[in-house]
Amino acid sequence: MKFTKMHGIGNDYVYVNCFEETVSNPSAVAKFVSDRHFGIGSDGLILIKPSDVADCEMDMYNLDGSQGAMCGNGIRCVAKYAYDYGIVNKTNISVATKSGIKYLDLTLGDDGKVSLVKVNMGAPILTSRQIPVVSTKEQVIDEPLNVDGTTYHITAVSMGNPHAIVYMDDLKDLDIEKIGPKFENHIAFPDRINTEFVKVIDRHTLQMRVWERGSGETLACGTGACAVAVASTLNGLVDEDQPVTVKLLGGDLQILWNRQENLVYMTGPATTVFDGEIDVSFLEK
Ligand SMILES: N[C@H](CCC[C@H](N)C(=O)O)C(=O)O
Repeated sequence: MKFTKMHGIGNDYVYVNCFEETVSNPSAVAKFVSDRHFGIGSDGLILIKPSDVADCEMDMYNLDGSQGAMCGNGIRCVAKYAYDYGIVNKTNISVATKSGIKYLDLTLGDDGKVSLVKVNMGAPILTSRQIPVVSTKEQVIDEPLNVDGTTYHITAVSMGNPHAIVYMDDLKDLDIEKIGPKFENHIAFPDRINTEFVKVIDRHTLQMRVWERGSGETLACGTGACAVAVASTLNGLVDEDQPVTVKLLGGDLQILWNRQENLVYMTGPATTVFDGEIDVSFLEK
């Protein structure tokens, strides 16, 4: 199987061009290629597929083989791959996902390849079916959640995939390896949850770490950064209708929630690391 290793500010995936390749058991392939010792090493697997409704389709799998509904860092890399490898020859493209069709604007670097991508991530979903939390423009009803004996106040926001946002005074001492799985597998989240731990730097800047459903701590989470910007607006912690810089371990993302449109825009880089080939025939169904 031919693949391309790419990342969005350190949130790295193995990408397969399914216009040319067939992957019969993506969940098993995701688990194998993601292993940083026995495989390639990544946060998961992303298949770039033909689509009848968009320029291509993104089919995303976490490191544990679970299928994700949307991936913000991943879709920027899908767009870069599609342009750089000739699947599209335009800089405004559409990508079908399990959370609907997304529209992207590509910026080219001096080498004529995609360097930066702006994604219309769609509208945030504020009524979580996992948690009876309804966030309205006037008020965010934080859900007190008992996790491992401690009560946390979370804000639930979905960007097509579920996120729980927790605000903290400092992230340095966060034992994310301990608390992350407790959130991920909490009884309140029947589909599990992505959890973002956020420190407010100022009214335009947030710092976050993330424990991703199905992948553990990643260096960045695009949908998570969007969910954090939305939650922080609703909680009155950042200025409304202003760009927010979300600082993640792997780099920064620019997020804008246009309240009139009720659309969230994410802008960030996409990077190709290397092309390769790996035998996965032993995993075929
Ligand atoms: N773990 C996520 C999918 C990947 C999201 C993240 N890598 C991003 O960039 O949005 C989930 O299961 O919902």
